[in-house]
Amino acid sequence: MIRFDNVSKSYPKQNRPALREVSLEIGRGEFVFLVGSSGSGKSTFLRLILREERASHGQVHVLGKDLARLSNWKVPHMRRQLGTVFQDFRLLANKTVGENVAFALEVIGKSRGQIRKTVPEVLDLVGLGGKDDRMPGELSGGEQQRVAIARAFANRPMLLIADEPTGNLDPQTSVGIMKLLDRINRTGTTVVMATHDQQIVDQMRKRVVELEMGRLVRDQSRGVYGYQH
Ligand SMILES: Nc1ncnc2c1ncn2[C@@H]1O[C@H](COP(=O)(O)OP(=O)(O)OP(=O)(O)O)[C@@H](O)[C@H]1O
Repeated sequence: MIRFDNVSKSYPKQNRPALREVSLEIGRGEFVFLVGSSGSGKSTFLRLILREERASHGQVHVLGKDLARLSNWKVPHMRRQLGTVFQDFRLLANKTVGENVAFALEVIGKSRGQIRKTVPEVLDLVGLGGKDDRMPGELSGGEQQRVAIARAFANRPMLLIADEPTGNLDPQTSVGIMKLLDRINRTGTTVVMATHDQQIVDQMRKRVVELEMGRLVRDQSRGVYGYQH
């Protein structure tokens, strides 16, 4: 699903690389927490998977493709097979909940019929059945994140990338979001999630990959958060 072979990433004008010689493999259906202190390289790792950035050295394979060899025009097609969720939800504020989910399906060319069927299904799945016509601004943070997850999952992606999805939520709401991501993972979707949330990582006991100053320093199955920040 994902393979990093000796991957380094340096940004221009930075005196140390954001990632250094990182190698790891993430298989189909895994749930992986990416942890590490601020600036350790977690977002860079995720941006390389999404091909928002390219590796400076080494190879990144996602869904069987060597991303360095993937031509630019094929990147949108690759990204359609991934779902993304962020700390700040990134919903379209002037569209309803239903329209937010529908929009994600429109841009990938789904038919109106498919969209009409899928939107209520995924909103039900995330526990927001019947809220199609609400505006994002009328919802709580946890509900907005559920909409973002519905949107990311609408296309049943093989891989879901989440960058601190509970970063703006209180602990109880975060637990609900994690249950949802766990459920999505159980449908077969691989989940890779960067987080600072010790409680969640310790509770869920999934694979934990830790970065420190750009290096992979720990890769533990059924792991714990394990470092002080
Ligand atoms: N676009 C960029 N240009 C230059 N330097 C960058 C860029 N993005 C990240 N960096 C640098 O790369 C290093 C790793 O940053 P990254 O955002 O990947 O860390 P992080 O672990 O996600 O941090 P956080 O937990 O705060 O989100 C940092 O030193 C950061 O300053």
